[in-house]
Amino acid sequence: MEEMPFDLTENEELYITGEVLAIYFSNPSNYYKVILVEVEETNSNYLENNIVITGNFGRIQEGSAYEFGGTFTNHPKYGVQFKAERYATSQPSTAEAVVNYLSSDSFKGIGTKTAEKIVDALGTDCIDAIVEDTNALDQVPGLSQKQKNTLEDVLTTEYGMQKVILTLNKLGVDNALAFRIYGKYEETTLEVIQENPYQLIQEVNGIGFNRADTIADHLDVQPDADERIQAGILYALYTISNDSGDTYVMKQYLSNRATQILERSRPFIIDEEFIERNLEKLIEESMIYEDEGRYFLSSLYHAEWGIVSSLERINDADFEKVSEEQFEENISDLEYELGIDYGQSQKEAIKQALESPVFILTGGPGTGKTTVLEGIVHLYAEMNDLSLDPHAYKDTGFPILLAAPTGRAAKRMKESTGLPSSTIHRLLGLTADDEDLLMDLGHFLEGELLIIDEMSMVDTFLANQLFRSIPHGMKVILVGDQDQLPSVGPGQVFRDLIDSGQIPQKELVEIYRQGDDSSIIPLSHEIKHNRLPKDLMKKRVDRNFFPANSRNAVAVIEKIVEKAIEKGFTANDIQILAPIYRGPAGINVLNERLQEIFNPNDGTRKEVKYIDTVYRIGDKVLQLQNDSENNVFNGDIGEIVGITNAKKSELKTDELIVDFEGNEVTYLRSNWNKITLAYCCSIHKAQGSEYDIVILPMLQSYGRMLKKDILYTAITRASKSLSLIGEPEAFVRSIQSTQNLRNTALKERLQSDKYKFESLAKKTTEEKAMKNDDESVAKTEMEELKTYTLTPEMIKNFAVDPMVGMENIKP
Ligand SMILES: Nc1ncnc2c1ncn2[C@@H]1O[C@H](COP(=O)(O)OP(=O)(O)OP(=O)(O)O)[C@@H](O)[C@H]1O
Repeated sequence: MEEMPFDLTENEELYITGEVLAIYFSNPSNYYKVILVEVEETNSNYLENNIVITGNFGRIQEGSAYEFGGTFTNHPKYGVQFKAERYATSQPSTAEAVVNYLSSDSFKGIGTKTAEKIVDALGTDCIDAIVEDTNALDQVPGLSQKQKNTLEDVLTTEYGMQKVILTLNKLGVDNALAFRIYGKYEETTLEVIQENPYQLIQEVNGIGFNRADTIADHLDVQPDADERIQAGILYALYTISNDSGDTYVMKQYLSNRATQILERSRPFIIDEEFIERNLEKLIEESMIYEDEGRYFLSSLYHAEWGIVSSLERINDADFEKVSEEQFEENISDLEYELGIDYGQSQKEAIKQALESPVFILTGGPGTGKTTVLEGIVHLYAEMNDLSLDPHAYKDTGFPILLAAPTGRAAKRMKESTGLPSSTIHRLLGLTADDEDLLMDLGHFLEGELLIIDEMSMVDTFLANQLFRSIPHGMKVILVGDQDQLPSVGPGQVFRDLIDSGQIPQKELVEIYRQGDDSSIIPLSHEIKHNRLPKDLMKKRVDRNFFPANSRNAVAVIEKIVEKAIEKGFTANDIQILAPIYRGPAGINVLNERLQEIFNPNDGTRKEVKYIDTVYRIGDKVLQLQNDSENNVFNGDIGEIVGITNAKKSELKTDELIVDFEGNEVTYLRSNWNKITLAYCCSIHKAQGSEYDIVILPMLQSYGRMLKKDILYTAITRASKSLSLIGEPEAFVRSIQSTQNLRNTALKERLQSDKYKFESLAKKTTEEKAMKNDDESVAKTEMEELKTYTLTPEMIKNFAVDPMVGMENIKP
């Protein structure tokens, strides 16, 4: 181990000055560089001639001299290095040196004579004067515009950036963040910050209210300044909407949260009257909308109304009524072709869909949504003389558009219908960065029939973007399961569309998937109706229950997985799902432990560390964001197939290569936050996907995540086998949970007089009666289950064979 150079006088900053001999590595996205410097002077006891210095630097030139302030580090591989926190260019100080510098190769078109003129006119401090104000060059006689431009460009890039970074440092911003801010605003950075530092919250990733407020504090923005109070209110509204999914917030709640945010950031009591007054101002400036005591972010307010007006446009089209006889004839032919008999509800759904501009098809798993869609597509094609062969459309696009919110859901749609399908983002041409924006894409989709699956996952922003892209005359079918979790982003669009009663819709309730002893679908329907079957804890052909608590759940899961691997199953067949990340049986711990079982470190595979996670060749990973450019989407699962160390990478940064079913995507280290290990993934992230084998722990310690919609969504992800792990009480608690409906105004907007739809939606009284009946049954059975206890014998049985339920599945 090399000895670390140390500082002789405590508290004194260590510095090194010297000429840059080489730039080993430079990352353009965050200005991080690794450079070799010839040491000229230092206050440390470092004795070598050269040193490697790392840090975020603007334009560094080989051959130029700089001063670096920072600390020494001992890199395990590369030995002693200097980590610079700050740096400054050693500016030439004598008139001669300045002339030499300005007439150097860096300044094309400036010779010694011109350089001398500049020094004569502006003095030896001319560089500072020009960086401060480029108009200073006007005082130099006889400079051409071109020469002025060269001087301005080179000097501001070379010194301007340093000045900005130094100023940001003084405002309490560390280097990494300072470079991110500079990357956004470049030379206008200081102006922007002077004008309103709170602007950074919305515009620069990674800046929340507290950081912006620290900058503002350094700039002497008073704690009761209007701009500060307004930023606090907007931040409160934004965070509440994003965390809760509500599209509006009531005044008192908003006011309390804003006060809390403002008072926590700086010790200053915020008078309620300040909040009141500034809230009014934000409303006047249309940053916030008020409607009957409810407060909306302007983006959400416009998005909800946008959905309503788009739907009105779409709904204003006429589709011919299909005569009863004609329909019966067509459907009989189709039934013959497909070899099935459509049920009465299914037929009604198909007919209504053909006659309505917008139609909602909903139902739990196995109720025939895909089968009904097939009917709609076939009959629509027949009635409109369209070929269903995509190859028949050479010059025009395929007129039937299929899309879903996630890549995996889109893929399943393609597999089940045999027709091309894509993610909604791809269909609309949205990139990840556009997601939050309320932008006008300026073009309509081309096609005749649009089908969106997994509609429950679509949030208010995306729904608005989607609907505004649908032209008048295009038929729209929205398909989903309203009992699943609502979207991750704000709103509950699918539920609101259904509950408004303004859009033609059909709920399929009869379960058609049958013929074997499958019990997963019946279980999900029981849960949907707030019931647990009495055989919840019994072995079934396709499911099993293993009692466990927070302390031993992970061990039970490990055992099941080990057995499954022995039988030849792989990580691709098995998905562990859990509702929370932290805690002894949370996703993080499960991933760490399961990685050691599925993909252990056997010494042959390359691995890298990222924060607390080790990534290894062969690891199963999950994509966390939409990335249209690389064609990977939130929820996609891939495998790590390559790890390139910075030294060998062209961009001189560590790289991971992930294979998403044939699509290989490279992630630079700075993008590793876009993926995570996926042996266990969150139930929210699993929405829109199905897996052969699902292992689901449900524990009392999951606390407020024990919700019916979470349990229901998890269970409906399993297509062949389901292993339930945990405490029966946790299951009871989940189905007893009250559903927190989100606060949204969409339903009411849809029902408002201004936008009255001609409602075709009529739920049969029969369906309603069935629901009421279900609810009373639910109560008695729940009481029974609450008294249902485990006998020692039952527990022994469970422990026998963890592979029960997997017998019929082949790897
Ligand atoms: N009328 C019917 N007669 C016979 N079988 C049917 C009928 N309707 C659907 N099925 C069958 O029931 C099963 C489930 O149907 P389908 O896949 O359409 O349901 P789904 O609601 O899309 O299910 P999931 O949401 O689970 O994908 C399929 O095997 C399908 O062939």
